[in-house]
Amino acid sequence: MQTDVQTPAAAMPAPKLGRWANANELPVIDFTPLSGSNEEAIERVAREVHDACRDIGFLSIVNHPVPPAKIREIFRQSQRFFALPLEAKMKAYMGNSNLFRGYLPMDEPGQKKAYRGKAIDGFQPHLDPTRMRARKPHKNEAYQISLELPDDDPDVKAGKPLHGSNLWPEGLPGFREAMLDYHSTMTEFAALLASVFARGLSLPSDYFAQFYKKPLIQVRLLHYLPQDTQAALEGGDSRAHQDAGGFTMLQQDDVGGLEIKSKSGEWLIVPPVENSFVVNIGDSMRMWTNNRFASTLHRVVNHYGRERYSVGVFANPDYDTLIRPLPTCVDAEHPPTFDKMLSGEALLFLYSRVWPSKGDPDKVSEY
Ligand SMILES: O=C(O)CCC(=O)C(=O)O
Ligand SMILES: [Fe+2]
Repeated sequence: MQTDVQTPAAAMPAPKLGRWANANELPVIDFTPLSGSNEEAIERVAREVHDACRDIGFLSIVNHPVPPAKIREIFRQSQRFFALPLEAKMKAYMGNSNLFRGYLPMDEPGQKKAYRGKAIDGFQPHLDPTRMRARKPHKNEAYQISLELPDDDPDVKAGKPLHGSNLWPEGLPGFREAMLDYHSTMTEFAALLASVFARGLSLPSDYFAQFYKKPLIQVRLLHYLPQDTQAALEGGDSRAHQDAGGFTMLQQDDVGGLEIKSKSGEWLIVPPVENSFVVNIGDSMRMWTNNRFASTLHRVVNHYGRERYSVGVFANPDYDTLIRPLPTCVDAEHPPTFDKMLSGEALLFLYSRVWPSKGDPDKVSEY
């Protein structure tokens, strides 16, 4: 999700409405074999996931290990949070800290930017000024947490960017516990998915564990008001983006509205399936796989006349993860497409350009 307003690019074609994806356009993958010991069946799942990540960058997962009760509970907590008066939500305003956590109101102008971090060419290509459109009113609000760390954590003490504690709202008993519980459940699910990616990429199944020891995984609650078709289309389209980190695990409610850009250039609406997770690849994982996996452009268009809630979990690796093309993704036909990129710095580069923070607006870090 982006909140920035940049110079509009000249003469962009008018956005087009999406159409519902057919069953064969968005793979639905059954994770049942992963709770058993049939190696062949597990390998088959890993292969299906690999092919979906390569061909589309999006897939749906059914029969995963996250209990439906936890999914119901996170939606319940999300509704409680967004129902608070604006003033109460603003107490946890993201711009009150420099950790990119907390509340983002609707139509956040996001003026206070402190450009930090560092990324390499090709990371987050939709941020390129020549491709940006003016941001239109988007009528969504968000609240996010990341890894909760105490003040005496060594990285927090050392002032390491993005490390610290979350901004919690007041007057919502049980909210903090439920958010942290979902964060930890999803951290486990992320580890399972990472092992499936590793297998599919012909790496040892625990390959990614070394990069997910203190991962900056985010849980983001999102709330979208319905808009009339034209406003919803323009607002959603102006925020089309590719996710930045490793991979995303999304719950959307039954309203619909998530749309992905197909290779043929059409916008496909991802059908909501109760309890399934929509999983998609972020730019860091695309680069890690030397561009084998796709980080697909997506947007949300809510013109369905109902409020929409979704919960995204962004599985970012440890800050210090040095992303280099994976050995199994490089060969004579696929030479390395880049040298290296530090995960935490790259995320900081993005966040500090699209989200508000308390930092000095002119500060540019030197790494
Ligand atoms: O709300 C959704 O379905 C998608 C949100 C999203 O793409 C994001 O926050 O990165
Ligand atoms: Fe996204």
